[in-house]
Amino acid sequence: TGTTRPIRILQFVQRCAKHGDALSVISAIDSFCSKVEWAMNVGDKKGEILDAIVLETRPRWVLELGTYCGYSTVRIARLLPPGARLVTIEMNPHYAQVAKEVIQHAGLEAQVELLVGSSSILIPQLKKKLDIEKFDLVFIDHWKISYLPDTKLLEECGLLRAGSVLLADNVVCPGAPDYLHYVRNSPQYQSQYYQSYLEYLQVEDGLEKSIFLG
Ligand SMILES: O=C(NC/C=C/[C@H]1O[C@@H](n2cnc(C(F)(F)F)c2)[C@H](O)[C@@H]1O)c1cc([N+](=O)[O-])cc(O)c1O
Ligand SMILES: [Mg+2]
Repeated sequence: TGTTRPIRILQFVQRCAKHGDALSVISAIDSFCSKVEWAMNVGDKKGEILDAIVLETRPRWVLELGTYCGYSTVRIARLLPPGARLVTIEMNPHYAQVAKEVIQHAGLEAQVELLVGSSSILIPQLKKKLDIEKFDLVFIDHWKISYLPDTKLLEECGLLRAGSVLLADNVVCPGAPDYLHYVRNSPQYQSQYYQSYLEYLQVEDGLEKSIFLG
């Protein structure tokens, strides 16, 4: 019974990244996952697109579906204005524990609310649990078959407003065809594809940015 990949990523961060320095945590994970062990982080190339969209959106409330080791959590949280909050949902308790320690190493625990559980249960509880009105930005990077049902759940729970931005990872590889068809054909969304590459590989992938029109 050895360690797990997330544990090995965390150990590398704790050994090589400077405590309180989010950029060093991000580059440590990218270095480990490009040279030692691949892992499903959004990565450095798609990460630059994610950064640009966070900065242009200037969100007060962000939701992330799929924390995993906390790589994109740190990428997003480091760019938030004071007072803004990132709620991230992870259903695997082991991954959530690793992510908690990665986020702490980056010194960003004050900006992040990490919830452990399933989206179908947690999303309907968000308004009362966290006194949230609406999300300004949603980063979707969990199970690809859950992208569409969870987007519909966010609509039904009144957690999106006119102008809310959905940003979905992996719309090419592994792909989320039903989600892509929905946001590209629904009159309620203005959708745009950002071509890039699958993390740490020379394979096409991309992000889809979809603005909810209300
Ligand atoms: O499968 C991929 N990602 C799945 C990601 C899954 C992650 O999202 C969590 N989750 C599941 N439900 C919830 C919620 F929030 F609903 F509770 C959270 C899972 O526990 C896991 O940590 C993937 C695969 C590849 N690839 O190249 O194979 C590349 C990528 O970038 C990927 O994201
Ligand atoms: Mg992904």
